Amino acid sequence: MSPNGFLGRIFSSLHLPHLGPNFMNGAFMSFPKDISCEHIMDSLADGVFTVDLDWNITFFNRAASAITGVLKDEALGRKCWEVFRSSICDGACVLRTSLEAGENRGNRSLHFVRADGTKVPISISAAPLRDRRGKIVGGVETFRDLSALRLIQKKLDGLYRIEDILSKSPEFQRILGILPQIAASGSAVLILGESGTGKELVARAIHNLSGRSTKPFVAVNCGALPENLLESELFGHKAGAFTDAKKDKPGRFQMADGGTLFLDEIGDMPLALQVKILRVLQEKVVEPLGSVRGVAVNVRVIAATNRNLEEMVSRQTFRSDLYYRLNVVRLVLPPLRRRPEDILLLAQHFIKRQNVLSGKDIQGLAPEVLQFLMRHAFPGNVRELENIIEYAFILCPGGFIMQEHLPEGLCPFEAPSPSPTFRGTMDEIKRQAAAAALARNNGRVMAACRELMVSKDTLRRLLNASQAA
Ligand SMILES: Nc1ncnc2c1ncn2[C@@H]1O[C@H](COP(=O)(O)OP(=O)(O)OP(=O)(O)O)[C@@H](O)[C@H]1O
Repeated sequence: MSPNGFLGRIFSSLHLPHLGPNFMNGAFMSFPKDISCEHIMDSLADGVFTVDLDWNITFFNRAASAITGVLKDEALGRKCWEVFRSSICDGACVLRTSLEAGENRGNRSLHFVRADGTKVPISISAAPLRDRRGKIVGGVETFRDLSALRLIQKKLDGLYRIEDILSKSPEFQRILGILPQIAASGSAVLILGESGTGKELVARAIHNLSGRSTKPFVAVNCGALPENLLESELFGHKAGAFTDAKKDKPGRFQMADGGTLFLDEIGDMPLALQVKILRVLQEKVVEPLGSVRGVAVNVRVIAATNRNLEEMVSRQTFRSDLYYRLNVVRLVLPPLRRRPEDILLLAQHFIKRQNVLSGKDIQGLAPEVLQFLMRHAFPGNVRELENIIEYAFILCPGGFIMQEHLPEGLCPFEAPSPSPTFRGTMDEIKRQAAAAALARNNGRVMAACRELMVSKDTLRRLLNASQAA
């Protein structure tokens, strides 16, 4: 295909600042003949597609396929709204307004629905596509996947919603399924689970699903402060209550008024403070240190711990009355080693986020790294996986994360028995089946290939199928 042909005209319509000024200023025109424009289009990180004047898709690059989940051959010839199902297809279509005005339109943020049903936030730009005589013959749209950027934004803002909690495990899915009812109930919630299993994430999701979502979510780590500081942190103090109390300071209960107070590591709460917490929960009044007057508070408490509270109650290191007060709704989050189907899903999610943060373009895990991670015990659960990926990004220059990019000292454990219930699109189910076969075979690639009756290349492709998307 000549650079001056159809694809060349797409290039000249595109807004591609990241390719540098020289790209469009002649460098493109002196393009080596043996490099196809299609190849360049396919190397772009942004999705690019074109339509004719009847809105039939006439070009669809590789990134467009990866972002939408629709193969090029399936997209070509279809109406653009059938492929995109975006929030503005019914009305304010950016491509349509661009064609009607005969001008470029840029950087609108919206979302579209992927083939597998997930909503993807994107920013789009559109331009008319003209023939050599300048007549409009169609339109070109470029779009960028903003999901990783949004993830970072959410992490910074702590604005986690239920759809940000990723899991394919039936056990975790069941918990996610009942979160809306739990949120609506307003009851106290006790979240149990090992460190790093997502207890705070779930607490935030409950808050954001509840009628309290416009009010504060305040988190306190009860294990991080000595008793006297924790007391003043929770209940506040009046000026002069103790030597360093120079002025009045509201406690976390007051700061969370109308919203949710998340008491993390509640099992580490000293006994003397447990009784005070119980009083606040019963009377809905806090008494700041040094004050003789109580302050009314309306707070929903969500508590979490990785300790065995029942055992603590029987040893009398945790008050039974507080335990029963908190244990109205009880959620137990499974450790990562009991949900191996989540390892790849979460790893891809963290890789996506790190790619944005680091500016790198890491495509995924090498199959042997996935095998290794499938056999790792993950005592630190999801947080540990997150840290492993962050570490690997320091050493991995690009391409796939290899064994040598992993931190030292990770120990494999006995293979978990993977969940027999696979869910998702056909591609995902195939990937889960491939990952499960690897786990069953203790990471031995050839044994997994024999079991699945596929070649080594096919296994590699199956494992990486959704990493490319
Ligand atoms: N299912 C999940 N999907 C996406 N991210 C997750 C998931 N579970 C945990 N994470 C991420 O893992 C990290 C640890 O999660 P979180 O802090 O909620 O765990 P925790 O159980 O409260 O840990 P701790 O007991 O140590 O306080 C966070 O960065 C969180 O965003």
